Amino acid sequence: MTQTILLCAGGTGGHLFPAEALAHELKSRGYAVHLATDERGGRYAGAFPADEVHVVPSATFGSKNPVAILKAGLKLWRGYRGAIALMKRLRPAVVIGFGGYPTVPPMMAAVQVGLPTMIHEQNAVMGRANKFLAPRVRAIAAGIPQDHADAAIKAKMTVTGNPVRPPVLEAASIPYAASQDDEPFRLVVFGGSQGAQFFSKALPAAIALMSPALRARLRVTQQARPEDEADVRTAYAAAGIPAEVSPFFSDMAARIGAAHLVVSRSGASTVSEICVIGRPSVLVPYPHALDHDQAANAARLEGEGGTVVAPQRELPASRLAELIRRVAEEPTYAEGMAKAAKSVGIPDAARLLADLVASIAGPGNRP
Ligand SMILES: CC(=O)N[C@H]1[C@@H](OP(=O)(O)OP(=O)(O)OC[C@H]2O[C@@H](n3ccc(=O)[nH]c3=O)[C@H](O)[C@@H]2O)O[C@H](CO)[C@@H](O)[C@@H]1O
Repeated sequence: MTQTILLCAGGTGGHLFPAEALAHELKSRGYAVHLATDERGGRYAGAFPADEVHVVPSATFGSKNPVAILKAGLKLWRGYRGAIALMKRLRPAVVIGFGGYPTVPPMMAAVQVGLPTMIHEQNAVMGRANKFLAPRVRAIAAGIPQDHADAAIKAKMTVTGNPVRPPVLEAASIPYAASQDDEPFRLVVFGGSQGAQFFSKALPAAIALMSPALRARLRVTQQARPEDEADVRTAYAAAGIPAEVSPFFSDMAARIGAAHLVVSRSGASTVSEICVIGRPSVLVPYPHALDHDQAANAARLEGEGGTVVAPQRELPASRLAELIRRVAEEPTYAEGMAKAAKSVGIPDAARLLADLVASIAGPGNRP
């Protein structure tokens, strides 16, 4: 009988996309793959190769209002009860959580029913949901070494890297070639899966400070939040710079592959993709993240000389303009960054994670 693996991931692309990459690998090994996600997760699950998608209600205690807390508690309880029934019906060989509060009800249900469980943490600093689940699950996989984790947590941890989706591996096969002299310079700007408001003003302001010669070379892809999209498009049109602007690009891996420079946030998947593909970058960590210190995600890449990490509060337009100019006008510098990034990438993370899943599923239960 075909074994079923249940992947639990919700919320943002940062949790869903590594699960999607693992799903492709598991499917190719003959497993049935199901996805448990929340209502929001559906937004990013369009290309998810799941045999079935199960929506499990979840909530966080974000408000101090007693009515809101009661509502959140009831929703969590409903999600948990539904997930218990789902686990009993599906009897998955392994249940894997990818972090974020939507994974708590299904993962707790899997623990309660006594199923083999594991979590994957994408970030250098573990998020709250995974911290809560870590002592309860059988195994922990890490996208980035967790230097600050407790010894008990480290004892059951394997560093697999962050699985990247097939289009990322395709883009990784294209070698980096720096833009020379007066050739076009392709700049890709994005802010994680949800977009970052900061870049909507920062990029046009930086570009206004550049020399006419450099501006004439620029070809821009920029993700902008829906409320900023029109302004960003207008700014580029006024500057006479060819730019594609959208709230979300579904072909982002190919765009990173074609980029001479990436300017982005340093969410875990973003950093992993930049490394696997091997492109120069300027990373601006999200300053208000509750769970993740995004700067920590980029620390190893920065240490190898593969990126410049620029905290948002220390990034006036003049500095951003200079960081972009250097990559555009110094091809040897750009090529060194691309090479250093590639040296940090883990292209076979999906395979390593699937090996771990298979070892937990047990020898008697192979598909
Ligand atoms: C604000 C916040 O809490 N962010 C967290 C969230 O980030 P977030 O959801 O932004 O996730 P990541 O930066 O890890 O990944 C973004 C993903 O979206 C893709 N992409 C982006 C733009 C676009 O137009 N098209 C597209 O496909 C990228 O290629 C990448 O695969 O989860 C990450 C992984 O746990 C964490 O590291 C981040 O700290």
